[in-house]
Amino acid sequence: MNAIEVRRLSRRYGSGAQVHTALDDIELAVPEGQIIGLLGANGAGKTTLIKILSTLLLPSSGSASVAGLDVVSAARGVRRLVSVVYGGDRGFYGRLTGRANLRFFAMLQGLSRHRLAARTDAVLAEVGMLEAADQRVETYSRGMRQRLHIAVGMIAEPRVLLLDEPSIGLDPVEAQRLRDAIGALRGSGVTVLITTHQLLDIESLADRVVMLHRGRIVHDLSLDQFAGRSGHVATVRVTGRGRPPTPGDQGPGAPQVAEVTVSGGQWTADVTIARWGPETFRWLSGQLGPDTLIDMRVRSSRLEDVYRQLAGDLR
Ligand SMILES: Nc1ncnc2c1ncn2[C@@H]1O[C@H](COP(=O)(O)OP(=O)(O)OP(=O)(O)O)[C@@H](O)[C@H]1O
Repeated sequence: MNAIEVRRLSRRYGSGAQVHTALDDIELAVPEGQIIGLLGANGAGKTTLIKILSTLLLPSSGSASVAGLDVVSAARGVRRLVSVVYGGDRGFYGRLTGRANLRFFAMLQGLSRHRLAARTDAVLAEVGMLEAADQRVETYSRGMRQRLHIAVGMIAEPRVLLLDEPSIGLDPVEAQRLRDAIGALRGSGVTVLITTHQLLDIESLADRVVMLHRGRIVHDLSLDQFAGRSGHVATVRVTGRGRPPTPGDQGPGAPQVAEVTVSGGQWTADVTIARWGPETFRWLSGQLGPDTLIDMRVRSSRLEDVYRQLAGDLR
């Protein structure tokens, strides 16, 4: 049985001439234990899907189920299986400790004292918050609060964890700690659906990438397939003086000048490399003008390139 199953699901807002289709006939099956990254521009329908899966919003048509339970006819059962964590800080009592907040929200979820006692330290440790658990939440950084939110989401051992932009507003160090905390859940078998605009979240966490565009699923790929979509293995950023290369210029072995910017008497060209070979190096140093080169830096193809490319194709 799939952890999440969505069949011909649509959701419309408004009525009459004002109707807006936020989700349009989507199909999705997520096996147990998978971490799925949901990508898409603002307004693509990601939050709407999360709200339907967590029973906060009714579908307009079609169906969705969690571990075989329908989100409409078995909403109470679904609520016991699903936890949602939103990004951005809200909802904790600053003067209480992290542990006390966790206990409070766990009891609201109906956890027994016995189960709470058994779970608290384990879940705090899982998100890297055990040491800070007895400090007041008002002393926490945003990232620590966010990890405490994950602990609240996990304490009742949900089958499905829905994360809506969990790393929003976090600095890179905090965002990495949060990713570590989410990555640590992999062993628990929980199925995770994560919406994010941070491709690093996807790169380090997701098994599979689903891309929404105007309420429709336009790509559904494994992480490897997604990464492979760029069609190149690296980008070389070349800086030089003199005559800049022309976008579209191509060399043997298919290095290609993708973007060129000129400023202050210097130019910078991003050259995509489909595959490395001796001819690539010769072309890079020869064609671009060896006397005028100032700098050359290689970076591996990253998911942002792929996302920009796929999103660009949709415009
Ligand atoms: N309550 C509502 N009433 C009317 N329209 C809504 C409502 N909620 C969402 N929408 C519209 O539905 C579309 C999808 O919104 P949704 O919040 O699901 O997108 P999203 O992909 O989560 O975007 P973001 O990345 O900005 O969070 C948007 O065009 C939005 O304006």
